[in-house]
Amino acid sequence: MEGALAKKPIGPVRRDFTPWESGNAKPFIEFRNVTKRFGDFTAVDNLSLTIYEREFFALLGGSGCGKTTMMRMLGGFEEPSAGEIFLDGQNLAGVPPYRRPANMMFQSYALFPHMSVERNIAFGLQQDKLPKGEIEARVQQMLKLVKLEDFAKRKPHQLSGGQRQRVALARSIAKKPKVLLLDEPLGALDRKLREETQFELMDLQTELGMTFLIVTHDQEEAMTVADRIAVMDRGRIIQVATPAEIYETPNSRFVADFIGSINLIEARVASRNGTVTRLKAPNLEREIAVSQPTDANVGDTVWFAIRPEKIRLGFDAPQNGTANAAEAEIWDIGYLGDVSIFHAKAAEDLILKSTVANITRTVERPISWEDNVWLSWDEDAGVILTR
Ligand SMILES: Nc1ncnc2c1ncn2[C@@H]1O[C@H](COP(=O)(O)OP(=O)(O)OP(=O)(O)O)[C@@H](O)[C@H]1O
Repeated sequence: MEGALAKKPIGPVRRDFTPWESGNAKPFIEFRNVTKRFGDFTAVDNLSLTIYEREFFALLGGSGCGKTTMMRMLGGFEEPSAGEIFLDGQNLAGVPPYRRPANMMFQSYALFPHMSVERNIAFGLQQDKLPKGEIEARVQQMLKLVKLEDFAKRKPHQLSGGQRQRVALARSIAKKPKVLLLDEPLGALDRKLREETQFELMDLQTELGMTFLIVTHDQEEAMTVADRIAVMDRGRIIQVATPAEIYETPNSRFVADFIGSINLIEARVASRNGTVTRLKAPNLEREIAVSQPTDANVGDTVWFAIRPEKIRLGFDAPQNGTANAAEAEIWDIGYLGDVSIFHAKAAEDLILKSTVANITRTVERPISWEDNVWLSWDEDAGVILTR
């Protein structure tokens, strides 16, 4: 096992990691038409999903969308009402949690308060009756992995929240399960520690070569740690894709709106010619040109979605050649330090958000309230959504 823990160059390894694109990669975890009902309430609705070995996969969605239920079914704490779940080729139906090659780290950590850090980590290994020497070696290895060697003798109440979280993590990977299930694992940490720990989790996952499934309602967290994200809504998966695909090419208004900030403009298809689709928004003077073919027909209602950082803002009319531009009046400004968010009124009932990076400390003539400005964006800056 020592070999598997050797430090690998993380970046390049992950960049090449795209088994979902390969037609012949073997699925590792598979949900096949899984439904879960509680009484007459459907928490998970006929859902199918494939996760690959060594993948860091995130289930992302608002409260009550069914993500924890998905994870609990995989862990064996709930049985599906219909459908099947496979793990490493094995149908999990009827297999109790302790016999599944998956371990769950719970939101509350559930550490034993009266036991020291090292005994907490050793607990599951003792239950499995591993030889004493092996348990000791494994505990030392885990303490080192989560950087808690100096805290081995402490009790949980003598630790910070972040340290407790690392003990729980060490305990859940000590048995070297094939899959680690993480239910909002960083929920109790403050923002800064949370961000640091996200990177630690990623390093750990690469080092261990395990498959991680994380449940979170925090989109930034999912974007940071995951190879792929499933965005869920009311028991269904709306989109499964890499963080960049989810962000740049959301498949619906729901996903576009759920991840990050977005401008959504309702429009009709005015013309299409294979490579460029032109849209007419009722309250915008100029048509919007989008370098994206669409299934929608001329006259259909669609939505043009564009991220605020892709809309340029300036006093001068854009140079010839910029297809998309609109005059607007500054309505509101939010100064966040690193960026400023401008709300610009481009038409009656149409306020567009534009995020501008504050790359210098002082600006000769800052854009201010009620200023008349030009908004502009490239043809490939936004996407057309049909649902
Ligand atoms: N044991 C249960 N009995 C009845 N309803 C349940 C049970 N467990 C979950 N539910 C319901 O199923 C739905 C999905 O629950 P789930 O815990 O999967 O949501 P979630 O997406 O993880 O939300 P959160 O982020 O709030 O934890 C919720 O409406 C919840 O009330």
